[in-house]
Amino acid sequence: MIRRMNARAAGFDRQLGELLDWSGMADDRVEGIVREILADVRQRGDAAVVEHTRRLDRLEVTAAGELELSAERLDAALAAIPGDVREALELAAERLRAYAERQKGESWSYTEANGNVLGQQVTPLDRVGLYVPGGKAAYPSSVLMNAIPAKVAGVEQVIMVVPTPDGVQNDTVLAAARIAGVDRVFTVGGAQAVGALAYGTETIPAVDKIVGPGNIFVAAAKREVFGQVGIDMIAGPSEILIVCDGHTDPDWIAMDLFSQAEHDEQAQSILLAHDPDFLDTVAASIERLLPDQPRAEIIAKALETRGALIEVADIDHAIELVNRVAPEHLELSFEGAEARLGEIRNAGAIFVGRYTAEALGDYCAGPNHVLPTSGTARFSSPLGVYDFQKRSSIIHCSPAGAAELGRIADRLARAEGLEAHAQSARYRVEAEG
Ligand SMILES: NC(=O)c1ccc[n+]([C@@H]2O[C@H](COP(=O)([O-])OP(=O)(O)OC[C@H]3O[C@@H](n4cnc5c(N)ncnc54)[C@H](O)[C@@H]3O)[C@@H](O)[C@H]2O)c1
Ligand SMILES: N[C@H](CO)Cc1c[nH]c[nH+]1
Ligand SMILES: [Zn+2]
Repeated sequence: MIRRMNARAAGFDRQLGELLDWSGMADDRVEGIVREILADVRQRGDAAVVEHTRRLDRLEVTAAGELELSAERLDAALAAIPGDVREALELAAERLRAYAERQKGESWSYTEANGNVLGQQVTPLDRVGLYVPGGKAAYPSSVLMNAIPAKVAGVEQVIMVVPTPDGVQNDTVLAAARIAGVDRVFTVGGAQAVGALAYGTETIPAVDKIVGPGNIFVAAAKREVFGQVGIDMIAGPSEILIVCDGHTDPDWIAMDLFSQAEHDEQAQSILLAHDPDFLDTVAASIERLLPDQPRAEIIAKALETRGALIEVADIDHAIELVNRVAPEHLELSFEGAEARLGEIRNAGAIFVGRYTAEALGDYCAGPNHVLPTSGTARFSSPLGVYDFQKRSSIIHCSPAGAAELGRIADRLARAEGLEAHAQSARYRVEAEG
């Protein structure tokens, strides 16, 4: 049921284009719904948030204050989850923090001979909104992945929103929020949550940037409020692309393909290998292992609609395709993979060697699992501490340095016909004599 393709066959480029095409972006209907909710939240604040939450998540609240969870509630969640899960969350958080610490950008400056000081000052964002999906599944790991880099960057207030349909709260998500140091949590989701974070209401504070994945309503709302606030990215369905030399256990490869396919019917799992017999063996592993998977239906649908086992000429050919696809996750499951790393230009995260299962990166390796999807790894990067920091330029002129720059600026300003600029610069030149 997973399609077979040959990258040397006529028409492959067109087939590949069709395979990669993802047109799941919000349509006019979704955009209309989202715009109405956002406008309502902007105009009526808390009242609108409460109304939409009652309507869409069937939550029995009468005032926005009831949407906030107390610190005691987060502590109780942490105490309620099984000890081994708590330990795993804490270990993962520690590893994410250690990695994030290395990403931290620092301020810098240098002094010129004329005494001018030039530099860049790095500051954390003041307040960030973290969207945690809660409609169909809960992702405590995503809470850690989004909140930890924000805290490492020095963001003072991380405000988390999470829908709790029918009032059902997920203790593991709340425990992860507690471990990651989230400051405030509101049980609100969808476009109304994004609107509240973007515009602010009487109860929910406006933030500087909204991060975190969500469904089509959340993605459309984030796109709509961009400009009013920053956003991280618009994430599409999960993707994995594996390059294998035919010597990795085919069951391992099949399960790695499943690991992303189980996220979503729209997820994309692709294997590239030069040996057609190996592709047959992996296809057989897929057939055998799939029925026992709890999410078999989702996996089957994803593999059928967007999955592929592709025969390539050799590793060089595979690497050329990798750079065209620009996958979210790339597994290099072949001998000598490390030596080829420099040739990979486009990929969100690269998992090197047969033992490096992508799933390890989803939970605990250290790097972030929020990654560019749908080919956007050509121009964007994993979520990181840098997404929660901004830079200000520093220019501090000495009298002599101002005179030197003033002469250059005077000429350029007059060439642009901007006399006030020119005069402003000349004042400093004249003051120096
Ligand atoms: N890329 C990643 O790292 C990553 C991680 C976790 C989850 N995800 C993705 O996030 C998504 C989560 O989606 P979800 O639905 O489970 O949760 P969600 O929290 O994103 O969406 C639930 C909210 O959608 C709104 N909504 C639902 N139907 C609506 C309607 N008809 N009109 C207006 N609003 C409506 C409601 O307000 C509800 O609170 C999935 O697609 C999942 O694959 C991605
Ligand atoms: N693979 C997902 C991002 O593409 C992240 C995730 C969360 N939980 C498991 N996996
Ligand atoms: Zn995953």
